[in-house]
Amino acid sequence: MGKKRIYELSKEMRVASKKILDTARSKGMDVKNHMSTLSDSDEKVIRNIFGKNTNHSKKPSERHHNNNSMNNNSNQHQQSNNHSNDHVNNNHNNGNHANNHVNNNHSNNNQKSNFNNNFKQGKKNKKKFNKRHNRHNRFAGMYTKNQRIRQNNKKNKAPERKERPLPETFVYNAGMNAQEIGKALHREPAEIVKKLFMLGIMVNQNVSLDKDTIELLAADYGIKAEEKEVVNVSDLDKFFEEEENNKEHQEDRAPVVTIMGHVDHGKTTLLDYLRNSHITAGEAGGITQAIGAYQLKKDGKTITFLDTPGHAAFTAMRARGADITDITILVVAADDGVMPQTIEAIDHAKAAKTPIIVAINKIDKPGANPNHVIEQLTGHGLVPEDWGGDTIFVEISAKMGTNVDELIDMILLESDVMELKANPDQNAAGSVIEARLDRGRGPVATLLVQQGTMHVGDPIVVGDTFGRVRTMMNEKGKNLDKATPSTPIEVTGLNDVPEAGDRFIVFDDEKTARAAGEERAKEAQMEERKKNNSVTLDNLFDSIKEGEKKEVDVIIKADVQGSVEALASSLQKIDVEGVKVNIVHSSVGAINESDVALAEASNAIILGFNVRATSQAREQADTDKVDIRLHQVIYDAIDEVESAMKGMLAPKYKEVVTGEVEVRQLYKASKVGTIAGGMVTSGYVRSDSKIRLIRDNVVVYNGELNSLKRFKDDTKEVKQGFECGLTIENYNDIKEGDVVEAYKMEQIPVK
Ligand SMILES: Nc1nc2c(ncn2[C@@H]2O[C@H](COP(=O)(O)OP(=O)(O)OP(=O)(O)O)[C@@H](O)[C@H]2O)c(=O)[nH]1
Repeated sequence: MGKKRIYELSKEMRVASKKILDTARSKGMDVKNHMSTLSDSDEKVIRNIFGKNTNHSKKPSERHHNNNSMNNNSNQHQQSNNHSNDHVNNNHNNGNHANNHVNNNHSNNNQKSNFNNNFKQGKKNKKKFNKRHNRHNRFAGMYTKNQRIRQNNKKNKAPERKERPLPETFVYNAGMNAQEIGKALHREPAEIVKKLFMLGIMVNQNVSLDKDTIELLAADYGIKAEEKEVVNVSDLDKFFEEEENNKEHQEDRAPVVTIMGHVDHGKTTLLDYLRNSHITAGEAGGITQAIGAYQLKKDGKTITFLDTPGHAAFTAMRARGADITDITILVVAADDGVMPQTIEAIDHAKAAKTPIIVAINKIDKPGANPNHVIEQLTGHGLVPEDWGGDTIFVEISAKMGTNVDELIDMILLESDVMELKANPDQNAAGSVIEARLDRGRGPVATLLVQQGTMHVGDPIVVGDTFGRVRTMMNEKGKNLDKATPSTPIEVTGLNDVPEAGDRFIVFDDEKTARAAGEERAKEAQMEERKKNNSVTLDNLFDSIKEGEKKEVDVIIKADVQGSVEALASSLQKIDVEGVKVNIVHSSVGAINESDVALAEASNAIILGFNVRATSQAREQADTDKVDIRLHQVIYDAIDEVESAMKGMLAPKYKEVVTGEVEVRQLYKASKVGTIAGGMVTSGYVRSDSKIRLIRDNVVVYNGELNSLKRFKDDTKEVKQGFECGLTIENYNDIKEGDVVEAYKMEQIPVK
């Protein structure tokens, strides 16, 4: 008899493990927990104490019968009789099935009731006592007669192998096969297969099993089954959302503020003033790093400013899923008023649904007219409280610092109202503000922690890259060992350079982070290949049909304000099956990168009226698959959108000449008409080519080929330098010296 573990003894003796454990300890035995083994002598001591010392030296099979006999001695006797009866029946009555059947039934009934009695009475005992024996008894109820006999024979012959106990809970993955399950349950795969067979499931060891089957199997073993949670580690958004939606331990966090506005209205001046005027004592003198973000403190409260990213960058980040800005400061120069980029900024902020605080700047200038700015902005939905609205306006001079403190107060006020909170007690999650490759330090990324606390050494996945945070510093170049929500930090330790707007998340272990990062890189590559799911006028109807779109988002750019308004109002009148046009942004001027970025972020179509797209915008639209439509007639533009909404947009084609054939000889055939023999002098001609017949530079016929041959055989294509024979569909009047120009119709890719 090998050494017994405490919990085995506990099961056998029906005494709590803890009791045994305590007793064992009190007797000075060297035991740690219920898994600890007892020496034979210790076991004896324990058995004596708990008064059951009879069983331990017997063989399992004997114990099994003995156990039964404790419940019912005569049953045990009866049972062995039945066993021998079975043998007899099995061995000598083979030729007489009916008889056998009767006999079987008889003894079976007998035996069944005995077994059932035993089973019921001894059930508790047995279950706790030893699963192996339990199994044999359970066979009695489950197996057919013959199977049972075989089983019993086997039992008699083969000495039992020592089996490790079943786990209390079987944690499984759907799709495991018998072999894997066997391993997990410490059982032979053959046993699993057999058990499944008994449950009516015929499989070999390598067949994947579904959840239900596995659970059934576990239930049959009498153990709990728990499906292992399969986590798609590469689904960063899911992790991010989980982390972000974690509402436990919410603590106040600093607002994240972006400054936007027209060129030269003073964004940089304001940022610089803020940065320089609010350096706290002790930090002064530190070299300020250009890390794309910084924090300032006032009255114990912190604000995080993102370096003004430009509207396109702001929206590009949003397009990548990073809504990191809480509040937008709209800077408008009091001497210049609302300008195109002011409106653009308003639209970008509105699309991002961030509250806007207006900073009317340069009030120190002689030509400053803040009231005029207010009036103009009112036309764009930004109405100050004095005028009945709810937008905060602050008149400042970024250059002089006038009212900048008041602006800060307003930001803090607004953020108080917003009740910005995050949970610092979790793995960090956030977004990339900017990233670059540093010659000495490798990939360097400025991250904004949005949830949790980041630590040096944390395994991290950032966009499609991963790594371990090697160094972490703030904008003052100070090394940090942890960073809480709303803190911008510069980190190193990534294996590659992520993109601005990418999300990051800290994982518990580096292995998972690596797996997630690598998986994401792979997915990103595949995504890049099939990236073609943005809304275009051509797929608009499909999206509407599939119920994806209830609004068609449009950006309008036109040469004059009058056209912008005319187009906008006409488009807004279109209503196709309850789907309406939503103007995301409209302004005068060429289509620029910012428009494309906004279109991408809002999944909008850009309509240009009498304007062009800048070459950068065209390139970006190509990459981002943004649909730009240019028109010279307003009616065409409206018609096109309406047709697209109705799903009537006919694809556009253009002709592409593929080659020319010079006709050198003619044959007349009564059945096929005129056969032209000639030479392909350029490009190629195909049997399905469309053709123009050209005589003395004049097109005499436009149609299709009827046949194309090389020597006597039909061919699909003949290339330059080869001779061919051809006939033209419905046309026989071909002359020597004619040129057959072959062309194809190519669908114009959407621009
Ligand atoms: N008088 C006066 N000049 C200002 C003020 N704010 C900014 N300026 C000046 O306006 C000019 C443009 O300011 P910037 O801060 O560079 O403007 P910006 O909006 O950052 O411009 P871009 O970076 O080109 O988009 C500079 O010459 C500033 O000195 C102000 O409050 N008063």
